[in-house]
Amino acid sequence: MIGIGQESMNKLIILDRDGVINEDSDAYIKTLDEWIPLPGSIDAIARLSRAGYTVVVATNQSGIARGYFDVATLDAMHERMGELVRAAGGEMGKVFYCPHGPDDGCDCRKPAPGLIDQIVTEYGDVTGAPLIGDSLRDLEAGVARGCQPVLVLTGKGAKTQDKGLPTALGHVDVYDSLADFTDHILKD
Ligand SMILES: O=P(O)(O)OC[C@@H](O)[C@H]1O[C@@H](OP(=O)(O)O)[C@@H](O)[C@@H](O)[C@@H]1O
Ligand SMILES: [Mg+2]
Ligand SMILES: [Zn+2]
Repeated sequence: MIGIGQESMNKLIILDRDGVINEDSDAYIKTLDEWIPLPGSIDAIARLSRAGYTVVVATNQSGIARGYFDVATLDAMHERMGELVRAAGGEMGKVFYCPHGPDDGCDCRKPAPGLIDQIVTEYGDVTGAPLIGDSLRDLEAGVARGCQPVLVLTGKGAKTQDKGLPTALGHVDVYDSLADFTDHILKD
């Protein structure tokens, strides 16, 4: 049982995007049509928000720096995500993204915690808030700021699990999917 919301008074949940909310691809998610929600993810976000959680996103989007797509396309994906969550009866918090490439030396590309710092500035304390990701770098960014790391096995998650998680992360709860995580959290 995760003590979600007990530590962070903000009842905040931080989601990685690709491989957690929507399908991921080694060729990047470059167009609106390639942005395909994973089964149950939109409904899970809507259920969490109806239960009083603020659900925000922290995502690396190096495809911008690499020239694979532009900010307008990325914004269209996030507009679509918000529309779908609203249609499912919920609300989506803000999407925080790193548009930089691996060699840009920014502070916001996960595993750097800069996106989490932006979330703190906008939403307040993130201590104990679950950070749900499919890659080690997602979990590392969250742990660096006191979040509760949660691995889902969608996207790159199964590969991440197979590689093994560093003990420095502490305890990491593992769920098959965001929908599975949500079932557990809202049932307990
Ligand atoms: O999982 P989030 O953070 O939401 O987004 C990941 C994407 O930005 C892309 O990140 C890339 O990593 P590099 O940025 O090339 O290291 C690759 O892993 C792609 O497969 C993936 O689609
Ligand atoms: Mg991901
Ligand atoms: Zn960045």
